[in-house]
Amino acid sequence: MSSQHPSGGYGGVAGQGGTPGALTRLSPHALLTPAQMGAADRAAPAAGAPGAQLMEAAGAAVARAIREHWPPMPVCVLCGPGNNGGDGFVVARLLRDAGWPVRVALWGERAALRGDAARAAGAWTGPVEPAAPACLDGAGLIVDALLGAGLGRAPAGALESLIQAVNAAAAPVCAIDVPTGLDGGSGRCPGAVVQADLTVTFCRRKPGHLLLPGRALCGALVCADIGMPDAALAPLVPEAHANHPDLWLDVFPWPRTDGHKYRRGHALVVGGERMLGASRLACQAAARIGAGLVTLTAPSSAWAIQAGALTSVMVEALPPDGALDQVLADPRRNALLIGPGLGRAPQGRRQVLDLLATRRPCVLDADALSVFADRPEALIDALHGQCALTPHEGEFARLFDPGPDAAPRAGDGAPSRAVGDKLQRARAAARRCGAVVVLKGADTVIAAPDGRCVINDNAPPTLATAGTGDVLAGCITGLLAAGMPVFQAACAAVWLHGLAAGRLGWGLLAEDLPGELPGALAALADGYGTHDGTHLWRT
Ligand SMILES: NC(=O)C1=CN([C@@H]2O[C@H](COP(=O)(O)OP(=O)(O)OC[C@H]3O[C@@H](n4cnc5c(N)ncnc54)[C@H](O)[C@@H]3O)[C@@H](O)[C@H]2O)[C@@H](O)CC1
Ligand SMILES: [K+]
Repeated sequence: MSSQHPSGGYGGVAGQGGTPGALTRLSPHALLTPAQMGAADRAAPAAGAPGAQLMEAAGAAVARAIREHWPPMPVCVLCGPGNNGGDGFVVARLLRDAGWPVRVALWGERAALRGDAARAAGAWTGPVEPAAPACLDGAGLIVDALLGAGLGRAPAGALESLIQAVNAAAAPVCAIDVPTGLDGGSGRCPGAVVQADLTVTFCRRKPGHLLLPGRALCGALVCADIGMPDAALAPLVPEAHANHPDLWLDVFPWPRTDGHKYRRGHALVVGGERMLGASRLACQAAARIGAGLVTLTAPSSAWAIQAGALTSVMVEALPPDGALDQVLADPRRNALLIGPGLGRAPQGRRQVLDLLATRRPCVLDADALSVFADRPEALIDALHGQCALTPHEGEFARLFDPGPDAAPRAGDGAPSRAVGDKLQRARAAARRCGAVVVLKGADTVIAAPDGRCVINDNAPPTLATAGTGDVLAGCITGLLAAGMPVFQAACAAVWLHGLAAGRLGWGLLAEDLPGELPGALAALADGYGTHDGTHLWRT
């Protein structure tokens, strides 16, 4: 942590700046890839949980979730050739035992079923039809047990037609593990894919349950404990974590009873000449979330407007050349933000580099990124480990996907184009630039240069409105000012931003969000995660 942070203010905080304890392998927020879950499956018998036992538990969890979601009705269970199909046979048996009318259809040859799936099919004593669209006639509910974690290629031929028939049917769909056709690792689908209303997965979620379009294809998501032994999970290094207070609450900068405003930090926001509201939104968010003081700089042409519109935020005019040396002279201004409302004026690039040269914690957003679109390496070379970049996909592409015509740079050592799914792209970008990358969207990914990756899933779609990104940038800056390490500050800000938006509901405007942060903070203090909130106000 930078020496310019208010220090020692958050007694009892462990692991500041390092990997927090909650990012452990057995955390319920860990996300495992399909390959890792397969490895756990293979290790489970030696650790005391035979495959048949896990499959029975998986089927029971799905049957329970179905009974909780829907009243008894005719069910068609579509089973595939692997263990996902095996889970389907268990579900069919348990629902029938509970009195539901159940029809089972198998995609593939019964004789080709192997191992636990063959055993589960053997325990189903009813008829098994060949899977075809006609099987869905009269179904009140469809259970998709066609393919799970084993998706190897895009569904084609009769399987593709079956998926299309499932999606065309009026009946709701419960998918086992993942909707068939979804790649659980990436959240992408190479071809036809089932649209589910409920997805029941096991043990740990996969990145594809949180990343789009996967998250939308799953419908409601349940992750069931099926008794996977810890010993089978312990060797796995999670691909990523789902954002949750457990990941960062231990370094959250709650105000101290003996604190004062300078101890809570001083955020400096560099504003531009136009889009004046953007920098004001960022300032208000920084102040609401925990900075003790916030100062906004404004070109002299905008000073009177900004000063007239802000009350607790201080506004300082910049000289005509936009030089920042005066406003940066006070080292107590310990967290910096540039980008919201910056515009594309030529001095913006200089201002960004001047902020970075201080080596203080710094957030770069919007135009602070776009002004480097023609020469991303000028920015990337200047970044340091106390920085967070908050690009949306367009800004990210301008910096990290310069396009097929971009010449490879000698001695770069890294690919010039970010490739792969959102997780891989954010992680590669963070590694390449040595800063935290917050790749925004409905499935925001927060990546650190050391490989830590978090996917956020609490952001409601109502956040897709002008100015909410400015608020987010301000939230991160405010938490940095108050002393939070940059990766955790980014995760916490994204989560609180989503929570505040969720609390506001329909019709939110960006300017509503700062005012909702106190409520979101109170909810956090009140026991989100594993804390009961009572011990958070420390002396
Ligand atoms: N991970 C766990 O903890 C547990 C997993 N179980 C289940 O086991 C499943 C994984 O089982 P499997 O590895 O057998 O995987 P699947 O059940 O997804 O089946 C894979 C089979 O489908 C074929 N296949 C893949 N893509 C295809 C395509 N596009 N077109 C045609 N065929 C295709 C493969 O060649 C393979 O034969 C999980 O999804 C889950 O439902 C449970 O039974 C028990 C516990
Ligand atoms: K499935």
